[in-house]
This record gives sequence, C-alpha cells and structure tokens, in this order.
Amino acid sequence: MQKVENKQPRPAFGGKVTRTLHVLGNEENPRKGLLSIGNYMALDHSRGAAVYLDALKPHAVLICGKRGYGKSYTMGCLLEELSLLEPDIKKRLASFVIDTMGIFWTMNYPNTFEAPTLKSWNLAPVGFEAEIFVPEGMVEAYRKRNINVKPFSIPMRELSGNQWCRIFNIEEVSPPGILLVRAIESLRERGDTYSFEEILSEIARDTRSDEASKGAVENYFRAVNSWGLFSKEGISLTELISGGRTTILDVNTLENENVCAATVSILAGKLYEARLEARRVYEKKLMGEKFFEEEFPMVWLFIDEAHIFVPAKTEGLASRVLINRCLRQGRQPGLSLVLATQRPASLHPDVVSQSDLLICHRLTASDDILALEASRPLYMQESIQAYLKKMGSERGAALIVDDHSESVHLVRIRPRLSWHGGGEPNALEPYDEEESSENSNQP
Ligand SMILES: Nc1ncnc2c1ncn2[C@@H]1O[C@H](COP(=O)(O)OP(=O)(O)OP(=O)(O)O)[C@@H](O)[C@H]1O
Repeated sequence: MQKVENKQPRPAFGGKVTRTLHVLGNEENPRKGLLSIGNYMALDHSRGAAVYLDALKPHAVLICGKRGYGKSYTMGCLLEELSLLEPDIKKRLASFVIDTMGIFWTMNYPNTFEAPTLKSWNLAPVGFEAEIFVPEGMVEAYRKRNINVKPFSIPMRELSGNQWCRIFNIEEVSPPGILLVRAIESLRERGDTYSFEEILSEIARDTRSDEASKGAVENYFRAVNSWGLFSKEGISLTELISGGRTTILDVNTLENENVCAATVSILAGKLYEARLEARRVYEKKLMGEKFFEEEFPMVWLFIDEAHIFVPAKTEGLASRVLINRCLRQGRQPGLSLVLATQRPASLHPDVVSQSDLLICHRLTASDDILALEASRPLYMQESIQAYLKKMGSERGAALIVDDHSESVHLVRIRPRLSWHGGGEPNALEPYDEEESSENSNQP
C-alpha cells in the first residue's frame, strides 16, 4: 500500500487526519483517480485515517458478505466515487452495472434518508446521473412507476443454437434441440440480422422435424418474445456505454437465470473486444498514428449475485467469458470487474484467487469463510476468521485484502451519498404523510 506524505488535504470523514495517503490497489498511484471509500477502523472501532482505492488501473474486485451487511451499499459507494473523479480521468472511464435486483436506479436521488449519518462523516446527500436501461418489453411498466428508463435489447443473432438450448434447458441432441440448432445456425449462416418472426418461419420450413418438435420450439420462442429482451437489431455497445457515464442495466424482471447469464456473457464478451480494439488504437496513437474516432472508455463492470454467473460446480453461460476474459485477461485491455456475492462458497474458486482486491463484509457461514480461506494469500498473518472476528458485526465494516501491497486492512465504508435502493423494508417504519409530501421527489 502506498504511504506518501499527504500534502493535499484529503477528506478524513471526521476520522484521524494523517500525513500519509492510504491508497489500496496501486503502489504507484500519483494521488489521482482516487476512490474515497471510507476510514480505517481501529481495534477499538474508532475512526482512523481516510482510505482510498485506485481507479487509474484496472482491477478485479470481489465484494462478499452475508445478507444485509453492505455488499450492494459498497458497490453503490464505488459507483458514486467513479462519478466523482476528476473530469480528465472520468471521461476515460465508464461504469456499467448489471443490476439483478433492480436496486441501483435510486442512485439518481440524494440520500436524504441517511442525512444525519452523512453529516457525521462531513458529507451531504447527492443524486447522481445514471442512465437506466431495461428490457425493451418492460419500458412501459417502469415509466408507469415514474422511473425514467431507456429500452435495451440484444440482437437475436448474437445467440448460437447451443446457447438457446441452454436458455430453454433442452438437450442439443433431443429432437427439439436438433431442430433449434439447425434453424438458428442456418439463419446465422446467412450473415444478416433476423427477427423473432423469421425464426418461427425457419422452424416451420424445416422438413426433417416432426410437428411435436416444431410446436415445442415455437412455444419456447414465444416465451422469449414475452421477455422483451431480444430484437432484430438490438442496441449497440456505444449506445449503452461511453466515457464518463454510469449505465445501469436493470435485468431484475428476467426470471430465467440462464437468460440473465447469456446477457452477461454477450455484453462482457463485447466489452472485452471493444477494449482490445481501444487498446490497439491507444498503442498506435503512442506510436504517432492519428485517430479521430472517440476512444471506447475503460469500463468498470459491476455484477451483483455473482454466484449465479460464475457458479462453483457447473459452468454457467457466463463463466468462460467472466473468468477467462474479464478476470484473467481483463487487466491488459483495461476492463475492471466488480463482483459481489453473499455466498463465496457457491462461487467459482478462480474468482477469489484472481481478484486483486477482496472486500469482505461480515460472514458467518463456515463454508463461506473456508472458501476464502482456501485462497488466503501467504502474506496474511492471521486467518480470515480471526480478522472477521476483530471486525465485528457492524454493517458497512469490511476486511480489505489488497494483493498489490500484500496487505490487509479493516475499513469502515463511508455512507452512500445517493439513495440506497437495497435496504431491508421495515414493518415498523413510521410513514409520515407530511414528510412524505415534502420529499416527493424521492423514490
Ligand atoms: N457502509 C455503510 N454505512 C452505513 N450503513 C450501511 C453501510 N453498508 C450497509 N449499511 C446498511 O446495511 C443495509 C444493508 O446493506 P446492503 O443492502 O448493501 O446489504 P447486502 O449485503 O447487499 O444484502 P443482500 O445480500 O440482501 O443484497 C443498508 O440498507 C444500510 O442500512
């Protein structure tokens, strides 16, 4: 961890002001591109110096913790901090959230709910500009709830016959599977985009399948159409992501986990390709070549409920791209990945071992602690369990393991500036009509 003299005054959030700047994730950070995540937590739980994460370099971050102890809250803090970066750095970065719980749209609103807590940290509520995308078929439902959203869709041709089979949970070698693969591959071979209706006609035209298989596959595709996620053309990556923007793709209405995983796989694959190309352009620019098109930004991809996408025991539809591309090779093209899970034991072990920053909130299940323990780096002097015991049961407290500086830190994550949408509802919470009408611009 970098410890240099702190000449610039940095916020200490009401904690200790020290002469050193504590930056996790980059030994050589030149005091730029810093994410203010909170304060050190002393053993007596008093507030220590401010702690920062580096945002100049790409990172693989794993956030874990049992239900309700701050995973999505911490993700929200990181998103806020990326939005607050210096303009010259911010314009080269983009944040992209795959929101499986539908909780990040509230980022647009200030956190007036926790204003007193924020005040005790010398902070004030702030709403951020985040663009929310939802599957095309759900736009109206969101707009009726006064949530401003944009339509998102994936071109039908992005999915192979094999991927469709996995989404529908049918064997590729079963009669409907054989028909489906044949129809999709023949459409894809023609090289053009195709619509839902064109898939149905291709199935009807098939001369080698029986009527029962045709009926079954047709039914599967009619169900797909009702999700409103796929279309002929789809949305381009540059419509979703550009430098300086925060984009939230709310997929919580998709009940089928395989379709969520297929979406993640397609998007993460495209991000990786786009960043590889951007990296080539960057190298050529360094060599003196001139390029006039806008550079595709370095992306921070956030995914909650990561065990759905990179499960421990099976290979999910998104496993390969997330592990092989984003985690193992993402650093070179400049792709950061932030994964969160309540169940480290259900997560592919490579996620733990390949993450360069582990942010661990309270965990109590022994198999989860053991899963982290199995990849515990040698430089950790005590067991994960011992550190977690010191950390206690405070919400928002976290053990951070930084692989760059090979060090371990107990940190209290700062409160959210924007409204947190993931808190537990409280049956006892009073509903004050007067206050509610005063705050009518809040979610
Ligand atoms: N850093 C923090 N500062 C203050 N309060 C916090 C902090 N982190 C979490 N909390 C409190 O804990 C609650 C639960 O946090 P959060 O919604 O992030 O849980 P979670 O771990 O994502 O849970 P789940 O697994 O159910 O999604 C928040 O609503 C907030 O009240």
